[in-house]
Amino acid sequence: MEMLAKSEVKIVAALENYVQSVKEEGQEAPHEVRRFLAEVQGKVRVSSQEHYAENPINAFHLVQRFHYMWGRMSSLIICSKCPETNASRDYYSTLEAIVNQSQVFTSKEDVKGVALGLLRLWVTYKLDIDKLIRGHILDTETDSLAVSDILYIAELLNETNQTYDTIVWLQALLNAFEAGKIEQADDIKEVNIVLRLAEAYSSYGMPWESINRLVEYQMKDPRDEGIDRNISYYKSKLSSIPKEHRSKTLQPPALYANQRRYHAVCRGEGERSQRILSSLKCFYRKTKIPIYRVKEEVLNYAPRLSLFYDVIFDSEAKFIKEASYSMLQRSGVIRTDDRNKVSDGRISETGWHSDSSHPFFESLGRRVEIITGLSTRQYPFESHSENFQVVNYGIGGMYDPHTDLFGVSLPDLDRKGVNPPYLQGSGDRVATFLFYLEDVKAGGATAFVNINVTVPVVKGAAAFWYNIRRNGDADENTKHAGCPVLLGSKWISNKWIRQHAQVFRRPCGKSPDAQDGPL
Ligand SMILES: O=C(O)CCC(=O)C(=O)O
Ligand SMILES: [Fe+2]
Repeated sequence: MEMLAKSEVKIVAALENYVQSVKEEGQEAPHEVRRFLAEVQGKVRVSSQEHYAENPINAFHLVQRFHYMWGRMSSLIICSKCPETNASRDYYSTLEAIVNQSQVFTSKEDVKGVALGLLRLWVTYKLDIDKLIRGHILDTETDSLAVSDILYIAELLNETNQTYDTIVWLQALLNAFEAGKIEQADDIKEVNIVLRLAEAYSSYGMPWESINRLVEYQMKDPRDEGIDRNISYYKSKLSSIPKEHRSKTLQPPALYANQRRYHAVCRGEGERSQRILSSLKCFYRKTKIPIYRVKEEVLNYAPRLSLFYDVIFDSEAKFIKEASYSMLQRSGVIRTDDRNKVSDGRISETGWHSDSSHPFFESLGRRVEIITGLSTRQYPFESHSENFQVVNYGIGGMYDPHTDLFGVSLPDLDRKGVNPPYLQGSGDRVATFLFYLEDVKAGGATAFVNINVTVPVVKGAAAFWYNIRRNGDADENTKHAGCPVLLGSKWISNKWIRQHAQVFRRPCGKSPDAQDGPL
């Protein structure tokens, strides 16, 4: 069943309230608004604020639909200036206020954002383009992309000079179009696609392929006279290319090695030596409480990286999500020159909870202490850990490779006001404890890119690692990423543990390479 996006839910609810209040005053809202509400009636409303689109195509369509809806709303507002309307000015100014208050403006940038998300998923997970455009993603099926969606994506690629990818998308569209495997649109004919493809081949430096495509099309539809003109145009382009330079073939763009590796680790294809793999273990780890042991799977030894299973109940994960919905905001990344900046390298929403905000968070902080043997106590100054961070990633949401350390002197950070008072003097983020609150259907792993380790998203489990080596150096091998979510919605919560208070709990090692063993 079709669903309404969270922002749609907000605006529809606001409009319904308004129509109701107008009715109570014995008046009627304008026809356009009533028709609009009738259209969305009967669609499922999601009650939560969660990113809930099921898959990238669904996400794309939702954002587009909302963008369209916003367009209609704004035209209603503009109509307050239309003399022929019989609704009162008052009505429209209220409508304008509703729209402004609900902050539901969905811009062209948002549409572009979901298209880029779809492309990110295509590249990272090497999705089969023919299946993708027809709505087959892994073993799931959804609507196919509309012809206009694919042309939009191809244009986006073209604008950013990604000509190889433009050709791949247009060719896939043409194939699906010819095979009748995609719903055809009245206003887009096969010839439009062929002409765009010819243009893309020519900018790639292969005008002979432009000619081939046009000739193929001409054989099917010899009546189209414009095609001849286009063929002559590309022939003249071809004549300017010396014969010895006509052997070019389509080559996927070479990715930087680190990007290739990031993608491979996200797909779970990071390679590790047998020596390392055979040293890994699962066991019950002793904790500070003699009768409580925790299931630990060591995923890597240097740096020590573990996954602890069954460390948070489903009901607790639900509690965290519910406590966070209303505070979720687009995540930032800390920059020393600026406080907290939204970045294209981190696409998710975040909320924060101090341990003292609720007895549950207090007890969860204690749980992290019991399992890790480190202190997470929070004080007005020099706290041992940060507030719990809760993050929700929607489809395509991700966090590019980074280390959790600040990488600058902390007094600098304090001076710039990035470190809140309760953390000043606390030291850097010696360790990260990261709970997975939900399973993800596909994608979304935490990828340790330098050591080729893929930490799967396992509901109820938590990943744990030290960001600083036992000799005090930053450990670059803890560089990690939140891989793009392919299907589902990813929820995590993490506790960053600060360095200074752990001086006796995790003392310096005897050698710079001293490893972290079991407690
Ligand atoms: O989403 C993930 O798996 C990793 C999150 C992360 O690295 C962070 O929040 O610092
Ligand atoms: Fe991180």
